[in-house]
Amino acid sequence: MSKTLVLGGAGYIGSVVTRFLIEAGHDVMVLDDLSTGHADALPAGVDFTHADISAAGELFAAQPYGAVVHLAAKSLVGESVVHPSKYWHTNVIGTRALLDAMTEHQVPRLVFSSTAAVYGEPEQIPISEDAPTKPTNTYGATKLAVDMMISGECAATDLSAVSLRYFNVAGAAKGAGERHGTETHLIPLALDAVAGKRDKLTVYGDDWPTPDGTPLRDYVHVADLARAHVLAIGAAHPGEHLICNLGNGNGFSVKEVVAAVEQVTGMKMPIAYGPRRVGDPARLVASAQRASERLGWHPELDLTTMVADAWAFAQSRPSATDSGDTSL
Ligand SMILES: NC(=O)c1ccc[n+]([C@@H]2O[C@H](COP(=O)([O-])OP(=O)(O)OC[C@H]3O[C@@H](n4cnc5c(N)ncnc54)[C@H](O)[C@@H]3O)[C@@H](O)[C@H]2O)c1
Ligand SMILES: O=c1ccn([C@@H]2O[C@H](COP(=O)(O)OP(=O)(O)O[C@H]3O[C@H](CO)[C@@H](O)[C@H](O)[C@H]3O)[C@@H](O)[C@H]2O)c(=O)[nH]1
Repeated sequence: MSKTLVLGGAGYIGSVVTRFLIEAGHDVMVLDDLSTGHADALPAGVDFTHADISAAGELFAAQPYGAVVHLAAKSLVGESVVHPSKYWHTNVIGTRALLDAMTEHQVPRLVFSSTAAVYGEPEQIPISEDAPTKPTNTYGATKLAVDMMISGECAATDLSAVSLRYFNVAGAAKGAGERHGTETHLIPLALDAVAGKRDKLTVYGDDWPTPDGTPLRDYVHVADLARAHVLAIGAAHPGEHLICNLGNGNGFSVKEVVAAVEQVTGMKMPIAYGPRRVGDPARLVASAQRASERLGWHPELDLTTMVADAWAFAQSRPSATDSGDTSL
């Protein structure tokens, strides 16, 4: 049986995806440099290589691989604006080396973690995969560049590739959850604030052109997302690059997320209102129609479940986040 390589499998989403792949019967090898991931997030007993993505070719030379699930990336929007070189090197040059190694060793299938950040400020809601791609930061630009590289590779070879454009991923599943060293995401920061592990949650602006003045995002449960990866392996024809948005199709404002956190925890959130965060769009809501048609994927878990699962995971740890900079 050929193996499935999960790049970035020690990270938040990768550690959940790895568990779902193993349960679906895949023989998984995880490769991760642990730059933002955690060795103890890996499921017990999984094969693990501690290395940079550029080392994937050595694994392909050693035994046959049927698929690669590529989640390894630098993914902090603010940091990408301050340190663009790190993002182009890891996300684009690293993935170029991976694609070359896959072609050399004839690895036939790829699933890639793309992002809603490739769309920038959308002209229309919900956002379909055919919407204009105008990223507003280096992170989104590097992910779009990789999507374009993958399209070229599929056209030139028989590679079957699926790019999954995640919207806002949240929640925890199968004992794995969000533990970013530098945490910028709303739900874990809100959970730490409500639990008194941070003094407050700063809401980045309440003067947005939205119903309650705070930005709308499409939150998707990490378990629903992980299921999509299992479905995506083999969903594209040889030579096809299939691109699918993954979201619930519903927008929730920051204030609505705060209300959900207060409802789930039964505690009052200490809040301060700050200025808008640079590069934040007002609304990001997915059309996931293509994922439904091509992957047979339908998200099942709602915002309350995401918050409740993230809360249960956070309570199992000393802190949902560290005390690092949240504005990156
Ligand atoms: N979290 C979200 O809401 C979200 C939304 C859209 C897209 N994404 C994408 O999903 C993927 C996973 O995100 P996450 O939130 O789990 O992040 P994460 O930082 O927790 O996971 C990324 C993993 O990749 C590893 N890694 C990074 N650079 C590497 C390298 N050069 N070689 C080997 N391993 C490397 C890290 O150690 C980490 O384990 C990323 O590609 C990200 O861009 C995330
Ligand atoms: O302390 C905080 C943190 C966030 N927010 C707001 O909460 C919303 C969600 O922010 P966050 O959780 O940081 O996610 P996004 O900035 O929407 O970005 C995530 O979702 C995108 C897709 O929608 C992905 O491309 C990115 O990789 C991923 O980080 C935004 O309106 C932020 O302004 C606050 O008000 N205060």
